Amino acid sequence: MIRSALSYPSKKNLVLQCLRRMSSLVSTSVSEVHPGVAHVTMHSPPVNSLSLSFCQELSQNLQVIHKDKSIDIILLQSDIPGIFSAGLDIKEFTQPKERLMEFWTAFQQLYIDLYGASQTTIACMEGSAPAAGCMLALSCDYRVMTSNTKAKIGLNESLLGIAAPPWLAQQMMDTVGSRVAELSLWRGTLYAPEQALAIGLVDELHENPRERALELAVAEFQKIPRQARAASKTLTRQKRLKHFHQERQADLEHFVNFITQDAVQTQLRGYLQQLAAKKNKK
Ligand SMILES: CC/C=C\C/C=C\C/C=C\CC/C=C/CC(=O)SCCNC(=O)CCNC(=O)[C@H](O)C(C)(C)COP(=O)(O)OP(=O)(O)OC[C@H]1O[C@@H](n2cnc3c(N)ncnc32)[C@H](O)[C@@H]1OP(=O)(O)O
Repeated sequence: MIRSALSYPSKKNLVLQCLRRMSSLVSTSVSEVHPGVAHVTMHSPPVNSLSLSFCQELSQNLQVIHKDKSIDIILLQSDIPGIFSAGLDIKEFTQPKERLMEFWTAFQQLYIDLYGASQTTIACMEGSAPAAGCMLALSCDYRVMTSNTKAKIGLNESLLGIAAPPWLAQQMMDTVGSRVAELSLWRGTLYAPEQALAIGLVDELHENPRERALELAVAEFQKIPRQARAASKTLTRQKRLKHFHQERQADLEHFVNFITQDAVQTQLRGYLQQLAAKKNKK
């Protein structure tokens, strides 16, 4: 089943590349909604959790867009009501070591492809974005979140018995400041939209984030010369990305060593049971 309404008028090469990918991949779609502005839409029910294949697919689509010089703004969104992304697929954490390594490598690559995108990126969050869902948003240049109070955003890893990787913790510190990040990391705080706005975790609330993001893209961001936007991103992100590349292998080893500990595995299984029990109660 292909979800995509793929339309790239006058961009035949990109269409072909995307279609080739889309024939075997089903969780994201790409469409140009305005000249120069592309939607990347996540659709991996029930909650857009980032499995190995989903991370790889999202990365591949971003890489295709990166090569298309006619696209200068990416709007990242979900078409699952109430959900932006539930973060990493927790079931991946219980897989054998080789798969864990492949999984984490794909997640690292997704961070590189989104945080390192030369295009201007806007996260349109119509629903919750815990943990790595929050990472997707933090990797964008601008975050518009729904004002619906049911939605939550933050790094809740500590509640699963794990911790965010250092580079994700760093993104949080860069965005909300060290002290607020420190408190929210060990408490695993998930913020309601008004709270997220108050600490600077998101930039705007809107009842229709997609509409607002497109308006921002066209009426504001595209007025700033593209090369100036890209160069400004380089100024603020290059150092972090360079460090990340240097530490990438160590980060992978650290993840595998951490996640395969018996105590961590027990905790994660318990967390999955809690999620299932919550669902059964509904
Ligand atoms: C010095 C440093 C030291 C150590 C660090 C070293 C290395 C780093 C080590 C580890 C880092 C690991 C990083 C992790 C980042 C992550 O992203 S962890 C994932 C965290 N995510 C969550 O906690 C979200 C959990 N989900 C929810 O809260 C809710 O599901 C949500 C609000 C998203 C939606 O709620 P609702 O609409 O009510 O849906 P349900 O809860 O009913 O869920 C529907 C089904 O989806 C399943 N599900 C939900 N989330 C996940 C998930 N993240 N992964 C897999 N599956 C998920 C849920 O179980 C239901 O499944 P079912 O239909 O019952 O089969």
